[in-house]
Amino acid sequence: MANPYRILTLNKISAQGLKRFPAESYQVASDVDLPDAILVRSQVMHDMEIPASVKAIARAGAGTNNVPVAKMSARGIPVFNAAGANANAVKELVIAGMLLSARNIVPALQFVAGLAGDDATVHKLVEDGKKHFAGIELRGRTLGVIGLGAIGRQVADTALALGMRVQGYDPEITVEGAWSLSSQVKKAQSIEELLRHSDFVTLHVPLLDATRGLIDASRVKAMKSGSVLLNFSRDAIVDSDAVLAGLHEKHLRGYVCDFPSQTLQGQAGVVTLPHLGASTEEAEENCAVMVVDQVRDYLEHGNIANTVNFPTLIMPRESAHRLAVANANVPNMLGQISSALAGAGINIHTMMNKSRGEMAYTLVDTDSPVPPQLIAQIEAIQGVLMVRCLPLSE
Ligand SMILES: NC(=O)c1ccc[n+]([C@@H]2O[C@H](COP(=O)([O-])OP(=O)(O)OC[C@H]3O[C@@H](n4cnc5c(N)ncnc54)[C@H](O)[C@@H]3O)[C@@H](O)[C@H]2O)c1
Ligand SMILES: O=C(O)CC[C@@H](O)C(=O)O
Repeated sequence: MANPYRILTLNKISAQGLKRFPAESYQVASDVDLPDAILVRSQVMHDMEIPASVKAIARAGAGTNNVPVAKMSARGIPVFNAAGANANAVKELVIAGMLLSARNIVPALQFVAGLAGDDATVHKLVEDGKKHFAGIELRGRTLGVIGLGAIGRQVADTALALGMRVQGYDPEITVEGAWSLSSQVKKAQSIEELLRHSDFVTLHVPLLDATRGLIDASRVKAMKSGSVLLNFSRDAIVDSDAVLAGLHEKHLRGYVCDFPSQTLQGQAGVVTLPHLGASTEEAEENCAVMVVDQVRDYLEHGNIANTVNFPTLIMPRESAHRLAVANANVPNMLGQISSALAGAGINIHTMMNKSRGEMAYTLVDTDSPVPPQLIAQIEAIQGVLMVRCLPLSE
């Protein structure tokens, strides 16, 4: 291909995913100039100069708080993610986190690592010392799940299978999410109600303005005495100082999280893991495969699935000539686009338009090629953010 698509990778992306970019039509590297798309995991992109050539950004994971989503929306650039592709990996680590805290496994391992002497001495030290690490069981305890998306629902299901009671809170649960949620999950009316009744509380919400500091000092106080908080979402969702105060006052039993910090380092009752939630072979591969397929379908055909800022829009190809237009969701945009096409004598074969919040997206298949001057004319319509011409390659 004369002009291969150029893909910039900002983190290590699973080779199983990257190999789905055909070598003859894609150039993929961590140092390509003028990329058409950027694939990223956790690298923070907020201060990065994102070249004008970029048409898509894809997060090979769930959270997109490291991507300047609002700025990309203003440029008509979709931000894809790998919805649900790492949920099982996170769920398994959350269950491990509950067990680590319930059974005092981390201090118990530290105790064993410090044992010295012959076997008889060690045996005596073990039998004398083990009372300090006696724990609790999960069965019969109540787990509160805040955020019932891909991860929260899986955690809820597994906790039920372990014999726990489960209550959940998610005022924005999707219809699909509600359908797939076990009827045994009790609906909490508020976060405070959930905190009051839960022995374990696990957070599975995205980091947004509305969720920053979601667990603050007053909510730590609202938690049941002796309970454990688990945070595998993002560090800024929890006020670490408030949690430490709760631990020092013995109001909380433990805090298990995936985000180490100076504040949490070495504190009793705290277990921190090095952002390991999605770090399994399976999850890394699932995420990479999902976003590579999504980016290819978008670059080649303009189809959009799983973004955080665009509507989902998939239109089967019915013509070799396709136009993709991202525009502000305001009146008369479709009218102006179709008038421009009609004015140039171009017949519309099929057309689909969808909106999501302030963003609208249109795919138009035409019966003849759209000349460059007409694309420039559509680009000049006020409110149009991005226009792409997507001829079907031979
Ligand atoms: N530790 C890790 O490695 C790791 C891995 C994957 C995801 N994550 C984090 O977990 C988050 C959730 O992932 P997911 O795949 O379940 O996402 P998801 O989009 O499927 O689910 C998020 C859920 O949170 C709900 N929500 C939003 N605001 C809320 C609020 N104020 N109160 C209650 N619920 C609210 C949404 O309605 C949605 O159902 C990600 O955004 C990411 O930050 C971390
Ligand atoms: O890429 C990772 O390892 C972390 C991904 C995780 O934080 C996510 O939001 O999916």
